[in-house]
Amino acid sequence: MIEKTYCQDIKPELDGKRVKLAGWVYSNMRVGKKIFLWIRDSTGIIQTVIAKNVVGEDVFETAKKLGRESSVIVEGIVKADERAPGGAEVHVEKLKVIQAVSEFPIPENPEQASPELLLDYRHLHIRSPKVSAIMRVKETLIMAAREWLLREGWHEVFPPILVTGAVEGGATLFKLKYFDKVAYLSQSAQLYLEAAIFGLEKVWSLTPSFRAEKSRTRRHLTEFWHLELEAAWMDLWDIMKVEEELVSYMVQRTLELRKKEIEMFRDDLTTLKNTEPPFPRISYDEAIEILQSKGVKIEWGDDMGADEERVLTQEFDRPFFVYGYPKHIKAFYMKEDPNDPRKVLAADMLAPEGYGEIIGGSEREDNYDKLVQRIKEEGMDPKDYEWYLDLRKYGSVPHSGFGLGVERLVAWVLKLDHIRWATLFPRTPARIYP
Ligand SMILES: NC(=O)C[C@H]([NH3+])C(=O)NS(=O)(=O)OC[C@H]1O[C@@H](n2cnc3c(N)ncnc32)[C@H](O)[C@@H]1O
Ligand SMILES: [Mg+2]
Repeated sequence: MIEKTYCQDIKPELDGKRVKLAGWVYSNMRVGKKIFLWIRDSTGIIQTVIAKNVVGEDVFETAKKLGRESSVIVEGIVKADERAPGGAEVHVEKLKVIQAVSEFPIPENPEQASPELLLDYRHLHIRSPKVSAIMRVKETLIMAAREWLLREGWHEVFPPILVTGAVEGGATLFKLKYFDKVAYLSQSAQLYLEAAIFGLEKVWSLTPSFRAEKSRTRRHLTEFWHLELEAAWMDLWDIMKVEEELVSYMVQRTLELRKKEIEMFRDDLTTLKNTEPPFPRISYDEAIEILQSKGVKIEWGDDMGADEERVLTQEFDRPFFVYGYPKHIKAFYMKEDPNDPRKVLAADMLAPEGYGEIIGGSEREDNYDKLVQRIKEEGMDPKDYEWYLDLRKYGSVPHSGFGLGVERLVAWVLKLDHIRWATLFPRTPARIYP
């Protein structure tokens, strides 16, 4: 690799030092016999000054024509100058053009481009400082999760993505030909994590999950990153505590390490700073009452979609739980509430500011017969879940778990207007290219 200095390290203290920069042209402005060439690398942007009387006619003419995103290597002397970004600039003595670009397809201000154009050129747009900032926040949230999980004694496992059954309903399965059999892309690693708890007790995985969601909403992808935990001996209230401690750690740690990037997207950090346990907890019944009191047309037993959740989140200035959903709107594996057979021991975590559900979790049905009955009630064949049912035959234990949608969390933390901006190459019903 070439010996280079990164943009972030060009400081006034290096005044007079010879440095080499390697990066891409961010902007190119000529004033008389000088060119102000801003160069971008992965750490930031620095101003370089190319003077005709220093580099000569030919290099100056070449430099004049360099369009945005031309790849270059420059060598020169650092000059402290408070007018330059970062208080220093580089006066160029040598310019090597790796590849000159005349016309970069994305406008200098991407906000002027349509979302469709930015998505068509996603492979070029992801190099922009703003998209790079989103990816740094995302990686930091996951790094923080790993820190917490390691500290708290959770074991990472690596479940399959090629599976044979639905977890969250057959309507959103991606089916594929698996030699002479049928297989699906995993909707959730949950059932495999449930198998893993009999050895490791507290397990987690980070996998892509796939949903053939036809709904084109601001919070659905057809492929998303799914952080899932499962624990033996925990009930719903235990796992909700795990959720709020994990999410709080992730958010606070990311605020600590990526405040600059977060402030590129949101001015008000209040809800993030408020993200500390314990989170408020309301029942589904209370949620319905709140919505009805705000004029939302909803009855007990109805599911809450993005619109209803958006209204509900107006009541809170931090993430909060809704627990005790009606059984018929929830998944087959959820344990019935012993105090109310109409309900299940499930809880969603909703993010404030209109973002809604970021986590779905529940206590699992650990009784063999009841689980068989629930599978049948949902119109599925217990034979397809024989291995999963075995877990209720050989030392079954109370257990709970949840799944956090990583892009949903990123979208809330950065107040993105659509979940697609939270992933490197978004997959939606309308888009699978590039
Ligand atoms: N281990 C578990 O208990 C997880 C459980 N089997 C599960 O998949 N629950 S979930 O369907 O609510 O999805 C969990 C979360 O996964 C996210 N999710 C769920 N579906 C999507 C789509 N389509 N796009 C983006 N994000 C999605 C969202 O944050 C949900 O709260
Ligand atoms: Mg859910």
